[in-house]
Amino acid sequence: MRDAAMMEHRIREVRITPVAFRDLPLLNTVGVHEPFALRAVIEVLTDSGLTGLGETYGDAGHLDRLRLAGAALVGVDVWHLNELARRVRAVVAGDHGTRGHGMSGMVTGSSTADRVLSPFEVACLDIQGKALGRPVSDLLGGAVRDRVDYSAYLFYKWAGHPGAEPDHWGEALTPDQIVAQARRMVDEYGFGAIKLKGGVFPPEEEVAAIHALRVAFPDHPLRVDPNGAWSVETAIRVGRELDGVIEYLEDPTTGIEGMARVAEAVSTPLATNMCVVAFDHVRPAVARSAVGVVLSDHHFWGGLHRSRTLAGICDTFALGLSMHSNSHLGISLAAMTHLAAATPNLTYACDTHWPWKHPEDDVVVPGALRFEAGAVPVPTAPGLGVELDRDALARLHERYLSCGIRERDDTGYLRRFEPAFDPTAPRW
Ligand SMILES: O=C([O-])[C@@H](O)[C@@H](O)[C@H](O)[C@@H](O)C(=O)[O-]
Ligand SMILES: [Mg+2]
Repeated sequence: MRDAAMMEHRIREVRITPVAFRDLPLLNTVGVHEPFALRAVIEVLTDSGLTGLGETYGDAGHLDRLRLAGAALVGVDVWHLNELARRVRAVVAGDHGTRGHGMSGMVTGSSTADRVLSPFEVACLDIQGKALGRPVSDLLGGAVRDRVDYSAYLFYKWAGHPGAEPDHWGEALTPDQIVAQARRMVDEYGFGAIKLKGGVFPPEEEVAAIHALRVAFPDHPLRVDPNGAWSVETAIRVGRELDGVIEYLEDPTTGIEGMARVAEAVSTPLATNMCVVAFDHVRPAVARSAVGVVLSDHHFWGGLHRSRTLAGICDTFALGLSMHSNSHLGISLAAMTHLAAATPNLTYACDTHWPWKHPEDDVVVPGALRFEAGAVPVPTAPGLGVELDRDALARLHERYLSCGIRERDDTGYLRRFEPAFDPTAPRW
């Protein structure tokens, strides 16, 4: 072990495998989820025989950038994360990356270089941990908690994808159906906080759903996130109605200036994963007191170390810290869990899309990650603590090849059934 820890571990090869996994018709303000979600699985192999894993978006534009960056990383010692970042930045310099960022028009301002860097940094940390025989959380300063709380992430949804049988979650279009969805998610996973993805129906209907959740779950902290679908005036009106009912109001409107005007008028903290998504955004947001909580996400903040830098900035400016999620697989859940465990000021339950994923669809060997009482116990095995299931990887790659989806397009998918659908914000 001592030898492995002392050695250089130079990158010999980078493998990037796009995969597709089953997804449900979850509604959001720009459309509806397609039958398959895309991810890319990153394997970094060293000349010393170690392999590290990373996971990121699988959209075509992003895959092109990952491939360019991956080729440029051969020869880098996995301990030299600064050199890793320098090479990624050199490769994507000048690429503004608006195509293929995997977030369907909602988190468009994040840094292209940080999105590309993230899975390689995670894979190098996985290798570092394996070389040292220590979990990734130890490389981030050590776990301050041995389990990481996640929140129930509710979505309005159709009964099933059009033309298919209803899925196992069924329809959720009314307050009662949303409460039933929450009940089932809380019963099955034990979540202690609840988030409703809004921006789908007129705000009055979504407020009614929040009030119904409040009655059904009097002690669960609640959040609602319309992804910027409301005008400043609507956001102020709705925000005032929800003052005292929710723990934070996520992206009620778009832009730092709009959020600042809402923040002045409501007492509930405003949270964001839309107007502060890169380091450049922090200063203006703080100057305008636009947000009270930042949702970090290592997939677009540049990996685990840079997410901890963000955590330090939030601490300095007395901003709350939570965690954002897109549809993801087990490698990402492991990375999110190590990061959250080693981030003392991440005090809110983290978002995760995990319950929406088909239980058989993953690329990691089952068993290393589980939900207990709404939390994931932090893996203690070396590195991320998850192992690649090669058969599953091959299966989900085959599905990527056959599914025909190459870019996430929630709007285009919804327009197939509602041609007049217009996602332009503000919708209300
Ligand atoms: O998956 C979705 O539909 C979400 O709306 C996602 O795309 C958002 O990025 C995210 O969950 C959020 O908190 O804004
Ligand atoms: Mg959000």
